[in-house]
Amino acid sequence: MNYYSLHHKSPNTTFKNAVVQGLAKDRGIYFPENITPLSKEFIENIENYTNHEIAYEAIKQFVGDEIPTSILKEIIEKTVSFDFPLVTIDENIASLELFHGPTMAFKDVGAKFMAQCLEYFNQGNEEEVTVLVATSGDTGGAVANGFLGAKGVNVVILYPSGKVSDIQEKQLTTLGQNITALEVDGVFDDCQEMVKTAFLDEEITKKLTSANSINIARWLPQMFYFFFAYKALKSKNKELVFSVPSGNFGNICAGIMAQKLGLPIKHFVAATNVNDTVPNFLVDGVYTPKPSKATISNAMDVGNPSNFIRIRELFNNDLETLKSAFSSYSFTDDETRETMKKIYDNSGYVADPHGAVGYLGLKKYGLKENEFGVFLETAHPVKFLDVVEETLPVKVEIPEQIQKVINNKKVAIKASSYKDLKAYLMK
Ligand SMILES: N[C@@H](CCOP(=O)(O)O)C(=O)O
Repeated sequence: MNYYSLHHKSPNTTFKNAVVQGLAKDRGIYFPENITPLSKEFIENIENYTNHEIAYEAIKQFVGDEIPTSILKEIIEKTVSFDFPLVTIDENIASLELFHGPTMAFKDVGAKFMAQCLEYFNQGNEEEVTVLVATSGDTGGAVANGFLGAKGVNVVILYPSGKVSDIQEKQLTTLGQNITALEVDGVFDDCQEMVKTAFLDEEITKKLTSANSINIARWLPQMFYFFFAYKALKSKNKELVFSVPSGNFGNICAGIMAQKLGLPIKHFVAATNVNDTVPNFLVDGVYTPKPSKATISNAMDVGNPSNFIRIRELFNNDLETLKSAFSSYSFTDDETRETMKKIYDNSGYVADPHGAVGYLGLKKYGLKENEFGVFLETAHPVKFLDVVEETLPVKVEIPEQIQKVINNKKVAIKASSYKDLKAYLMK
């Protein structure tokens, strides 16, 4: 499979090159040349397949013959190694919990998949690869964990100082080995911009790639969740509406890819916090990125979502077509807290702030009688311990995955501008 840059000024390239480069030379993100729907028979009989088989069917055309089948299957087995349960919230809504992996956020799947692809492509190569990643909270920990000890790979994580939760910070600053954290005086968009600038800087001779969802190997495996949820809910015979808490819009974009592959999904809701660039775009058709604002759902504090350009491409850059299958609404922190309380009072379910925004998205959309709504629980409530315990009358137990890092010592290098990142990379 070949990929083209969405800035259309770089040559098309292979899966391997797109993974190894992360971003095209023209600063565009990569997009597959073709998307071939899976067979109707496969979709209609999906309940007869294991999650590993489903993931393989979903991803194989995007990898092509660049990774042998047996190795791709092994990569999938190591990636899809935990559960993705659906928890009923009320008669027509369920929470799809994506947080049962090693860092308790949905990013674990893409991070592990990409780390293994990169290790495969890097075999026998003397030159080390530096993976740059910007995080507003969850990507950093997942990438640190997924790439820890990967041969020939060094990871540099940029995160906005004071704008990630304490547990998220521990996850990305305490592992050591081939993982380095840079604590940036700025917001997530500054971190993302610094990463993109480094790619174009010809003075940096290190081989760079990205482990944000701009990288196709981080982005595409996120399709799997939608297939797994469909398999679990198929017997309900209802039309599915997914509400995805959205920051960099990679997850919802992967859901739309799953729909393009033939998964019968009725509608997508991109639920955001007050970082409302996309909801505003749907109203007036003008895309105006803004500096991100800090909220209690910090992993979504993104003012210029990298993947929205892919979503527009999936709808042929036509606003009306996009609006027929996709809505986007924004919610304040007060609304988020109120909703956490409401969900808890009505069902006893402890939603994290991101999940609560997802739930609000379904409510605002207004499910019709024959529809069933799924909101994605993108991270475990423990990752937002203070907010959850301040808002709900609960004491959150600290799971084993978090116990492992919680008392470790933070090690981070301060960075106030691109100059500091460059100096670090040129060392
Ligand atoms: N929500 C993210 C921001 C980066 O998103 P990504 O999916 O492109 O890595 C985070 O938690 O860091």
